Order: sequence, then C-alpha cells, then structure tokens
Amino acid sequence: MDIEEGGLTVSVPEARDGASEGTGGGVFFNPTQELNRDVTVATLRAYRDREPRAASYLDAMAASGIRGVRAAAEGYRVTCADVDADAVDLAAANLDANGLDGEAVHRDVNALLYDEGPFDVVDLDPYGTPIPFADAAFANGRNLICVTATDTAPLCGAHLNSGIRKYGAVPRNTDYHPEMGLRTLISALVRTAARYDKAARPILSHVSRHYARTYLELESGARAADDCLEALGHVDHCEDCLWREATPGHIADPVAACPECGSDRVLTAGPIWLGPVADADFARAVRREVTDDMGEAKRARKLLGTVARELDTPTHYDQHRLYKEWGEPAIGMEEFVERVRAAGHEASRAHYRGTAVKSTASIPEMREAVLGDDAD
Ligand SMILES: C[S@@+](CC[C@H](N)C(=O)[O-])C[C@H]1O[C@@H](n2cnc3c(N)ncnc32)[C@H](O)[C@@H]1O
Repeated sequence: MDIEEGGLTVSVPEARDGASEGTGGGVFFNPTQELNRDVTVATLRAYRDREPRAASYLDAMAASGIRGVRAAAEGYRVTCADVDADAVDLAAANLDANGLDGEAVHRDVNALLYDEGPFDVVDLDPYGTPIPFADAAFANGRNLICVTATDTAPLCGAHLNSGIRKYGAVPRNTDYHPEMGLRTLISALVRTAARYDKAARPILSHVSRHYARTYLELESGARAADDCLEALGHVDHCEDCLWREATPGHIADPVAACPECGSDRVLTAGPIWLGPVADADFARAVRREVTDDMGEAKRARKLLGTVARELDTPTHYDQHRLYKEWGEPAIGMEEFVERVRAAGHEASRAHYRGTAVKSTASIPEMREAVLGDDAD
C-alpha cells in the first residue's frame, strides 16, 4: 500500500509493530515510528547548520527505505542497506518513485561500513538492540550517529542479565526507567566510540513509546574520547525512600546504607552516562525545522520543546510516586514545578511522561516546597 509521510509517497507493506517486531515474513514497516522519523528529518535539517560538510547518510537498516527516502529528499547522498533482498528492492523502488538519487544495497551493514565507509551520518534502526552494529558504525562514521534501541526492558534493568550482557553495564529497575535506559544506552555507545579514539556526545535524545533514540556527534582524538568518558559514572538509589545520588568516575564505591533513611536496600547502577542527553540550543534548532507536512509535527514540537527545557540531572522523579510516598493527593504538574522553583530550586518537567519531573532539590526539599506547612 502507498502511504504519505513528510510530503512523500512511499510504498510499504502492512504494518508490523510492538511484540511482532522482527518476526513474521515480509518487509518491516511500523507507522507508529513516524514521530521518530519526523524528528530524524528535522535533525538532519538542523545538523546542516552545525556541520555543513555532512553529506552522506547511511540508512543502515532500511526496510522499506522510508528513512533513506526522506533523507534523500533533504539533499543527503543516501545509501539504503538491508540484508533482506525484498527490502532492498522496495527501498530502491521508493527512491525511484520519488525521483530521488540514492542507492539501495543488499549488504550486511557491518561489512558495508568497513568496505564502503566512512559515511558522514549513520542511522541505526534495528530490531531490539543496536549494539551488534555499534562498533562498525563508530569506527566508520564521521559526524553523526543516530541510534534507535527498542529493547527497553534490558536497558532499564527490568531484564537485568540481558542488560548486563548487551550493554556492559549494570542498569537498575527504578521509577525513572526511561532515563535509566537512555543513559545505559548512551554509556555503551560512548564506550564503543572511545575504542576508536572518538568522543561521541549526545546532542539530542528522547525516549518515546517503546524505544530510546539518541543522536551522537563524533569528535576524533584520544583526548576528546578521554574527556567524554569523564561523563560516565554511577547512580546509587534507595528502593525505600527513593533517595538517589550520581557519582562520576569509573569505579563505584559501595554504599552500605541509604544516607537519608538508613535502608540497606540501595541499588547501584552503572556505568551510565551522567552528562547532558541533549544540547538545548540544538534541540531548539531541531524544533524550528519541524514543518507542517510532517504527520507528527504537533507531537514533535511538544517533545522537542520539553527536551530543550529539561534539566540535565541524570534521574527524574515520578510526581505521582512522590505523592504516594507522602500520602497526599497530587497537584498539577505545572504548579508542582512552580512551587519547587519558588522555593529556590531548579526544576523542570521531563519529556519521558506527563508525570516526570526533574529537580536539583532532594525529595525532602521538594516535599517541603510543595506541601509547605503540611509537610510535617
Ligand atoms: C526495524 S527494521 C528498520 C525499519 C526502518 N528503518 C524504518 O524506519 O521503517 C530493521 C531492518 O534491519 C534489517 N537488518 C537486520 N540485520 C541487518 C544487518 N546486519 N544489516 C543490514 N540490515 C539488517 C532487517 O532486515 C529489517 O529490514
């Protein structure tokens, strides 16, 4: 069937989504990833101003080629790759039908990257984890590596052993699992890039629906890679009172008891990325590049606006969880954020979900700020 996306007409198979990902026959297509693709196109537009030399774009797991087609329409020199011959034919036909230059190749992307790289922009959009493709991408990418990961359960620590195996880190199942997952993913990607003496810094990231997406800008050089690794560290988290503390460094000192409530139920996660997951100015620039021909323009603008305003603390709180702990009915999110700010702390909403909030205040400080005299 033909669908319209971003002002282009693309032929795609029937939709496959969620649990059926990676299974079944036929070329893959997921219409609910339109937000991801709209943000990608806006990012490719904004990235031009940041790095005008970025010209080649590898749609590394092309399927129908819809990403590659949209990137080609933006003027990028596109290669669509897939191991599925039917996907390659469809991607080639879609480029052709839209009168766009670009090639579609029947190759394993790891081999392609080493044989034909470097590519200026590499876009990894696999089923599940991107890790099997990360070495080739960082070794043979020049400017920007775009990565989707849909294996959120391993990433956030819900499937702990799988997360440890895939990501070489210990993620922990907390009430800020979108952030835990994103920072576990970025940690693994940054450490992969460092193997090739490259710094990989996230300039935009979001966690939407069942996936994490991050855009990492590369800088070559051992010193740059060393500096980047400085932003890795650990988070200690109390399962009882929700206290948490981030500590930079490669080695975590064990925390025997929570300094807030004395509980011995303290989890340590790491190494995770403790630096910013987005560059606020770049997120604003990407937002300006969202256009009305995008089917998810409204959601993309909202998402990017929140990302641009979000504090870059490495954990977020769930406002409803806090109120549950406090035994009080929750107030509106805007009012909550305002009250915490009025008490002299930094606070923002977080894009992960409607009840996600970030603050430099501790939980007792937030409680005091929002409940005031009722806090005792
Ligand atoms: C999730 S789909 C890609 C979706 C597509 N990017 C989109 O936006 O609609 C993953 C694709 O990766 C392809 N793939 C899996 N392993 C690959 C490999 N080693 N090299 C290239 N493509 C691969 C699969 O055949 C499948 O078409």
